[in-house]
Amino acid sequence: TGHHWGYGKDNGPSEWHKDYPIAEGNHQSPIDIVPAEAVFDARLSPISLCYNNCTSVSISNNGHSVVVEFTDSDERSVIQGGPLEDMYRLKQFHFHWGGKGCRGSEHTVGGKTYASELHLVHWNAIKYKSFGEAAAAPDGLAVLAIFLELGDVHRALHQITDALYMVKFKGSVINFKGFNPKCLLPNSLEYWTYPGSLTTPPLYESVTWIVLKEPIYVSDKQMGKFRTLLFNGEEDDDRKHMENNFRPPQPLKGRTVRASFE
Ligand SMILES: CN(C)c1nnc([C@H](N)S(N)(=O)=O)s1
Ligand SMILES: [Zn+2]
Repeated sequence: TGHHWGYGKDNGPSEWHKDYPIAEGNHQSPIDIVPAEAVFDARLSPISLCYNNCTSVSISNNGHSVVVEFTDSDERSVIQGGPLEDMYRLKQFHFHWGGKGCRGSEHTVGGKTYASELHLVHWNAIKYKSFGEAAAAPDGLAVLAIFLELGDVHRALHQITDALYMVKFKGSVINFKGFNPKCLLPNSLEYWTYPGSLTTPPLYESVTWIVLKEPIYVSDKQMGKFRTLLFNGEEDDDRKHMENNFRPPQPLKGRTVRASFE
C-alpha cells in the first residue's frame, strides 16, 4: 500500500524529509568523521561488550536490509561503558552496503567510504521498558558501527552469507540461533562517539553512536552474496537487487565527535 521510503530515486534519502521532517534535524546520522577534528576525551572508558550467552533468534529480509534479531527480554547481550551511562541491551544487527566494488558504508572517515557497515542496535533497558519507548528518548539507543573493508575472506561472516539465499525476498524470516556477534568485532575497540539518529525512517534522534576505528575485512565474494538479496517480495515481479541501502553523510550542525584514542 502507498508510497514507502526506500533507497530508490523516488523514495530515497533525499525524499525522506517529506514524511519524516526530522530528516532535516540537528542530530542526524550518518556523518563524515574527520579524525583531525575529533576531540580525544581521556574520560571515555573502554567499551564493554558482554555478548557471551547472547541469544540470536532469527535472520530476516525486511526490505531494507538483512537483520539478525536477538531476544532482548534479559541482560544476556549488553553493551556498557564508553560514553554510555547505562547498560544497553542488544536488539538486532544489520548491514548497509553498496553496489559492485563501490561505496556502501553510511559513516565516512575523512571522506573515505567503506564497502559496508554493520550496525549493532542496543536500547537502554535501565531507564526504559521497551525498545519503542527507548527509541523516543535522547539516551535511549546505542548503535555500535563496524566498517567492512574489502580484503581477505572473513571466516565468521560465512555463517551470515551462507544463510542469505534463504532470506532472498522481503518478508522472509528463518531461524538463526546460536550466532554470537562478537566474532564480527575487529581487534581494537577504539572508537569515535557522537550524538545522532537512526539512519532510516523514523530517523529518531535518540542514538549514541559508537563507531569503531578499525574495520573488519571481508572478501568481494562475500559482499556479492549480500547483493543477491532482493528489496522486493516473492510475489513482486519487479525484481530489484538489494544494494546501495545506505544514507549519505548528514550535516554535523556543530556537534562534537569525541575519540577514545589519541
Ligand atoms: C527499530 N530498529 C531496531 C531500527 N530502526 N532503524 C534502524 C536503522 N536501520 S539504523 N541504521 O540502525 O539506524 S534499526
Ligand atoms: Zn543501520
